[in-house]
Amino acid sequence: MDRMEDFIRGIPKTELHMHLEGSLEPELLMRLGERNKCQLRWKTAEELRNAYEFSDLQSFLDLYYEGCQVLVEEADFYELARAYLRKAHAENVVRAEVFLGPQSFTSKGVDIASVLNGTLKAIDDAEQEDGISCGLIVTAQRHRTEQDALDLLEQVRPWFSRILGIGMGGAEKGNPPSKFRHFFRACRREGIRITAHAGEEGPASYVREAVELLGVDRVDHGVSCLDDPALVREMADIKIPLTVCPISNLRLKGVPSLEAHPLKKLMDAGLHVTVNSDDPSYFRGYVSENLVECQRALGLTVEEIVSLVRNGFTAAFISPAERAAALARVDKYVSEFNWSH
Ligand SMILES: Nc1ncnc2[nH]cnc12
Ligand SMILES: [Zn+2]
Repeated sequence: MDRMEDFIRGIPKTELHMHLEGSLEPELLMRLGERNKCQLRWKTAEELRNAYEFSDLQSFLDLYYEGCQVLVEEADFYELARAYLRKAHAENVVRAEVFLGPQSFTSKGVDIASVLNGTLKAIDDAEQEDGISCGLIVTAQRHRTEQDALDLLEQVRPWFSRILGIGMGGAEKGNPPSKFRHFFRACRREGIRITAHAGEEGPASYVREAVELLGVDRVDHGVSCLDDPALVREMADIKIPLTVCPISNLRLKGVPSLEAHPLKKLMDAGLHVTVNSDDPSYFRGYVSENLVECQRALGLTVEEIVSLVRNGFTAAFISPAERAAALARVDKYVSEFNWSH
């Protein structure tokens, strides 16, 4: 490991765009599949890992939803979230805001209480045992109807006090943010923070809808906004954060190489950019790998890395006191890091 990699792995950081289902490592998937007597297409974890080759978002989502079938009992959701938070703690993520989409499970008869209680218990235990701070963002699936999303909102109502926000993921093309305007208005009325995936495979107009029509607090991905310079200026002015996931974009063929990734263009346009992992197991990269590989491919400076990391804390849904403490921790780390070893 070179010193830059040490620096990136060690810096206190956030993860603001990570689907818990996408952190399901093949070994755990196979073990849960056996425990729940699921009929799986793969015999070994290695065989499954070899299937992680994608041509676009949909080809990934097909496999990702197939993997979700092994998550059935409360204990399964607990294990999934606890395993992720152990990994995150080991790479010095001190604040994680993680997505989970209950409709993948409830549509197959899994009880919403099992999904949420298992996940929330893991979040509590991780905070107690490792000191990692974590919040849960419940996501609606955009290939389903707006009424399905509204039903989800009612289902999770008993957990409102434990839910950090509501988001939206899934197949983007043909499912614009405007399809869910009543849903997001309902979330807002409840005082819930909102995010939406937009501009991953979809056009800049979807990012505009997420920002102007839904009024999201953060845009997940958002990279296609670069096709609309007026929108970029507006987003820079209002300092709306983007949770960019470079290795995800590479694996889903949004970019031909990390060298061609628009991360620096987004930063240079004055946007509030953060770097995240999306589905770290399927894309073979947690947040540190995303930062390390972007640093190498794009020649990011130490100052640029620190700026991305600081942006994560500024964009996080945390109190001003927590933010100030986290940023002070980052600054201390940066000033004390020994580059010569
Ligand atoms: N990259 C992604 N885009 C949209 N929905 C997702 N759900 C999990 N990963 C996703
Ligand atoms: Zn995502």
